Amino acid sequence: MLFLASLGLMSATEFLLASVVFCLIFTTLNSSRKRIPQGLWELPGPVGYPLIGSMLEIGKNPHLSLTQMSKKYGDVMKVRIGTRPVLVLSGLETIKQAMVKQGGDFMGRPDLYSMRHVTDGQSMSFSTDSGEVWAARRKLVQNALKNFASSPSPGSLSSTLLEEHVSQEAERLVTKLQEVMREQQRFDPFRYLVVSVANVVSAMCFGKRHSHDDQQLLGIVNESEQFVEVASSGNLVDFIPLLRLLPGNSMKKFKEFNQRFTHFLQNIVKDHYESFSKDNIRDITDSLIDLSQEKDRNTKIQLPTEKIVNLVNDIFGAGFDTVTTALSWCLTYLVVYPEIQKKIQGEIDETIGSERKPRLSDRPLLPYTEAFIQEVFRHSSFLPFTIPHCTTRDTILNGYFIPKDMCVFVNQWQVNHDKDLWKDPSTFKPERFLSANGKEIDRDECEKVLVFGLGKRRCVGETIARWEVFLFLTTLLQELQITIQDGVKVDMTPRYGLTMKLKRCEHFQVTKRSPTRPAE
Ligand code: HEM
Repeated sequence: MLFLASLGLMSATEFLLASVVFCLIFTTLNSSRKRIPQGLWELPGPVGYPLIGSMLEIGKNPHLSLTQMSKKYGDVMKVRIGTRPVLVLSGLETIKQAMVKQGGDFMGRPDLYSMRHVTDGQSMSFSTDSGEVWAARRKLVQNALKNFASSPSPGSLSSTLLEEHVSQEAERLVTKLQEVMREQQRFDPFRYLVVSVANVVSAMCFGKRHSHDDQQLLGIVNESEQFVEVASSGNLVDFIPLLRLLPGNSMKKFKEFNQRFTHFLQNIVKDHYESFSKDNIRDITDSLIDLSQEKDRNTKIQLPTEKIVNLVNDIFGAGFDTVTTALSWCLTYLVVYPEIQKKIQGEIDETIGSERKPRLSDRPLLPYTEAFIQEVFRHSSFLPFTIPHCTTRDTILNGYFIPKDMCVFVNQWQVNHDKDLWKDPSTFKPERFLSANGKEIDRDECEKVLVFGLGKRRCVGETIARWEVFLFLTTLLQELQITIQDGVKVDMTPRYGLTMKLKRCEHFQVTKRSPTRPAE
């Protein structure tokens, strides 16, 4: 301001007035700060600028800048974004302490502008509710996933319903990619993976699948970037209200995406209501409708109908984008490291051969493949932060006082690249997850990877997600060689978001492979 005044861009009166406003804002902010109880420390962190806080230092890649800042300020740090203080947690032990041992204190979700638009503010995963209603809804989601994914698949060779759905979709994907190769000689993997993965979750939720050319489904699932960019930790629109007024911001697309997504699912739910029969529960939507109609449900808490039925939005939404992103990263690492692809294929050929399809029960027999998937999760850290949390009461962490309702970012990327936990964290090396003899998975090392969150809000779809990634990957690699067109360099720089994606690349290719002979 002094600079503007000295340039003559601001009169002395305007300068004085602006200074008074700044002082007033600072005094108000200071006086509204909670007193720190004796014996506890105040949270450390950068001071930041008035009104914008540390927005400039945080920049476009908060997972990287906040990791850097945590080296200076520690695992429990406070940064201001706009005028709002945010607690940033790093370090595996600190995060375990907060999310698991003090889980109740850190299980809330903050009231963020963007989150109010997800499922009209009714989302189980994103809304501010973390009390009895949230707990009852989370239980319903867990039961629904158990019944329609993990339960045995009657009349089929598959062990579970999920195995059956994924095996079928993966086979169709193999056929589709070969067809696309014949017609176009190259393809963008995200475009096809997203439909296959959405079909798996659609089979569980709605008992139906869609073709790879279904424009309505494509219009939704192919544009999930519009969701994950805005629903990320540190989106400035959530912290600086003025930015919501700027034309052309991604918030408009986000709102439209949410409306289209809700509308798409509402139509399917409406069809389900019309054909619903209590004696024939076809899928998750039917089972949720059934639960919502049970008057004498033997539960502690009665949930309104819409709070039960719209849980299908949480399941479908969480179920397609995350797994598609995971698989896209897997395919990209496979073309960047062809020798790793060869090793996985060797393991598949030796253990499964080519006469039968991969099954879930093969997982323990394919340790290198498992180690590869785990390394993709760690190295890409494509979910760099969990969904934002907030404190549910005043609490203490590592000797620091943390007030109630404080927004909390959990930096998973930092844990997965922490030099204290990993040797050469920036090197992509699946072997780090194998035992010394290379024949088993090292469970302790796997436990250190943070990608599904921890504690009370830990991902409810983790088992399903791990199954899906394993089965899709092994089915594709059993049958196909995946490469990138000659001369094309893959850009591995992710685009920051709730899930981080790679730039779309239309230069992937596949060829049908003949299995290698097992080593004598
Ligand atoms: C590789 C795939 C996946 C990853 C990396 C992943 C990761 C995560 C993470 C980090 C969270 C937030 C945890 C927190 O806030 O502390 C979460 C929440 C959630 N996930 Fe997943 N997820 C995946 C797949 C799935 C699938 C397949 C489903 C369901 C079919 C699912 C359902 C959910 C739900 C409902 C929540 C919200 C839980 C709550 O707020 O209580 N996820 N997931």
